Amino acid sequence: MKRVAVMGAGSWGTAFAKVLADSGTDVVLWARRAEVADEITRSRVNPGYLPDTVLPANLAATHDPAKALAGAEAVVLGVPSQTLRANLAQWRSALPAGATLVSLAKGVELGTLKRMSEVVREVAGVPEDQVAVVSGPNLAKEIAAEQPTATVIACTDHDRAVDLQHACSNSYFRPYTNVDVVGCELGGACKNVIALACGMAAGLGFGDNTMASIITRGLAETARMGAALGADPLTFAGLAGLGDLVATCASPLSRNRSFGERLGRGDTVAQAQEAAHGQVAEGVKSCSSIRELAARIGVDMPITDGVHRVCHDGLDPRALTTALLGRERKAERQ
Ligand SMILES: NC(=O)c1ccc[n+]([C@@H]2O[C@H](COP(=O)([O-])OP(=O)(O)OC[C@H]3O[C@@H](n4cnc5c(N)ncnc54)[C@H](O)[C@@H]3O)[C@@H](O)[C@H]2O)c1
Ligand SMILES: O=P(O)(O)OC[C@H](O)CO
Repeated sequence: MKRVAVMGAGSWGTAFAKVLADSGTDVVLWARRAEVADEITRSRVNPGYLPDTVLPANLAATHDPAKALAGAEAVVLGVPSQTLRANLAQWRSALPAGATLVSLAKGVELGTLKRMSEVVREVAGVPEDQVAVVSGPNLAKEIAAEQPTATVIACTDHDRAVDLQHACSNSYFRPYTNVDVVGCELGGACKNVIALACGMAAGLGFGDNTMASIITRGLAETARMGAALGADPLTFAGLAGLGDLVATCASPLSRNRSFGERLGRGDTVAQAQEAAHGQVAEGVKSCSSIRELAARIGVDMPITDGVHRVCHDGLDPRALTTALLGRERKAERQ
């Protein structure tokens, strides 16, 4: 792969564009705001998202989607999950035929309850095997600082995943391939919700036992949903499952965990949103779509349900703790 377009110059879009460029792949990064593209072109820095990172010379920036997409062998979608459909619809006519469409977004669409790869297929009108997802323990700031990191590239077409793997492998970034798109996407979407719960627990002053309990039971409910939707159970023990869950639940860099921590300390959702300065904590919306999906397929997801009640029904995080611990007693693997 010689040329890739990255659509979205936020934290992860910019960091992933750098990963590609550092792997020897020429990249054109599309920024929604013209001034961001101009600033990257002028100073090689994206100051609003990654102020300490100098971007490589084989990474160009533009505000013009057609310029970014022309001749791209892969199109990487680095926009929030709830805007992906609208963004992609605007770019559809300029997508190069046959290009691999790659989702970086971690979420489940509100209303349709679709995974991101399903949204991409539907909007772009491409077959399943033309869509890939990247998911793993991938905090953008750490990767931009070239800290060693692994990830998963999932695609039902193994050869396509391998092509993309080659395009983004370098001395600090190691992607593995996987054909289980469903499992990788669910791992990425659900961990944001579980990280909100861990953040709430931290904000309430709870320690490592509580964190480990939430992480492990969070993984259990994620895997239950995966089993019902045909995912490979082993995916949840991998980078896109446990790996991402641990990184997100433990890191102060995670927007989801930080958001939850504010709620645990007593902030309202509006106050926590204001403190996020426009950056996405995807779990705040995805907790509702994942909860609805769980209800539709008859899967019990008590932590997700509780996070939804805190974020959208005004439940006090302290009352969530009482509700979770007061549930009917059961076997661990029930
Ligand atoms: N930041 C990370 O560390 C990280 C890592 C892995 C995955 N992700 C996932 O990648 C996706 C993007 O996250 P991010 O961190 O880059 O987000 P971000 O908020 O930093 O950037 C989002 C980008 O999308 C653009 N955009 C285009 N249309 C938009 C619209 N209508 N509304 C809002 N923004 C719009 C914004 O201008 C911005 O450049 C999310 O699904 C996130 O879960 C993020
Ligand atoms: O900052 P968050 O909470 O969106 O998490 C970022 C990444 O998804 C971690 O893999």
